[in-house]
Amino acid sequence: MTRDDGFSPDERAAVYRCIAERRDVRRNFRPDPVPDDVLARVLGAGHAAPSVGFLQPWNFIVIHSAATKEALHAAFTRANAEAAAMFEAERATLYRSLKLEGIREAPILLCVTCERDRAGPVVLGRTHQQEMDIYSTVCAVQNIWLAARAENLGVGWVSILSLADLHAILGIPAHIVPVALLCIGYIDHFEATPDLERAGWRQRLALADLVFEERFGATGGALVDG
Ligand SMILES: Cc1cc2c(cc1C)N(C[C@H](O)[C@H](O)[C@H](O)COP(=O)(O)O)c1[nH]c(=O)[nH]c(=O)c1N2
Repeated sequence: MTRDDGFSPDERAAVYRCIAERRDVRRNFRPDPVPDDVLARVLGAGHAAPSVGFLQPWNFIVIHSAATKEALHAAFTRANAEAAAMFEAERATLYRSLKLEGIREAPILLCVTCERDRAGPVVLGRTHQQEMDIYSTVCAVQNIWLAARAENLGVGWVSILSLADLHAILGIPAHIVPVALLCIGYIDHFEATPDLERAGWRQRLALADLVFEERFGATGGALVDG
C-alpha cells in the first residue's frame, strides 16, 4: 500500500487506539526528562492543527524550572480552594479528595497561548464567530495530547488557575490569551478510564443519547449503539 492509498487497517487501528487510550494524567509522572526530539515532534503535532483562516494563533511556552512550577502550583492552590467552595457540601468533600494537577511532579509544563490579533482584526472564518481563534488553539492542544499519547507521554490539562496569575507568572502579554497549561511527562501506566469516572465524579454518557438526526433533540436511532 502506498501513502496515497490511505490508511492501512493497522494504521487506522493505531489512530483509534491513540484516541481511546489518551488520558488526562495528573499523577505518577516519572522524573525522566523528555528528550528534545520527542518534545519537538509533539510541538510539531500542535503546529499541524487546523486553524481559522490558517491563523496559527498559538505560541508554546515550555517550562522546566522548579521556581516557575512552584509559582504555578501556588496559583493552582489558591484557585482550587476557591473552586472547592463552589460545590455543595458532599460534592465539595469529594472534590477535595481529587488530584487535579501534576504541576510540580511533571518534568515539563507547556502553556499554549492564543494571539488573537496575529493577522489583524478581520480573519477568514472568524468574521461571524469571534471565538474561532480560541477553538483553533484548542485543536492544537488536542493534537499535542494525542501525539504525546503516541509517544507514551502523559498529559494533564490544568485549568484551575486564574488567567491573571498565568499572565503574571509566565510574562504573557495582555493581548495574548493563555489557553492551556499542560503537565507532561512519562508515566508507567495509562488508566483505561478517566480519573473522574473512577472517582465517582461523573460517568461517561451514552453516545446514542447525544446523536440527533436532522434537528436537535430528534434521537438518532440506529446510527450508534449504546
Ligand atoms: C478544557 C479542559 C480543562 C481541564 C480538563 C480537560 C479539558 C478538556 N481536565 C481533564 C478532564 O477532567 C478529563 O479530560 C476528563 O475527566 C476525561 O478524562 P480523560 O481525559 O479521558 O482521561 C482537567 N482535569 C483536572 O484534573 N484538572 C483540570 O483543571 C482540568 N481541566
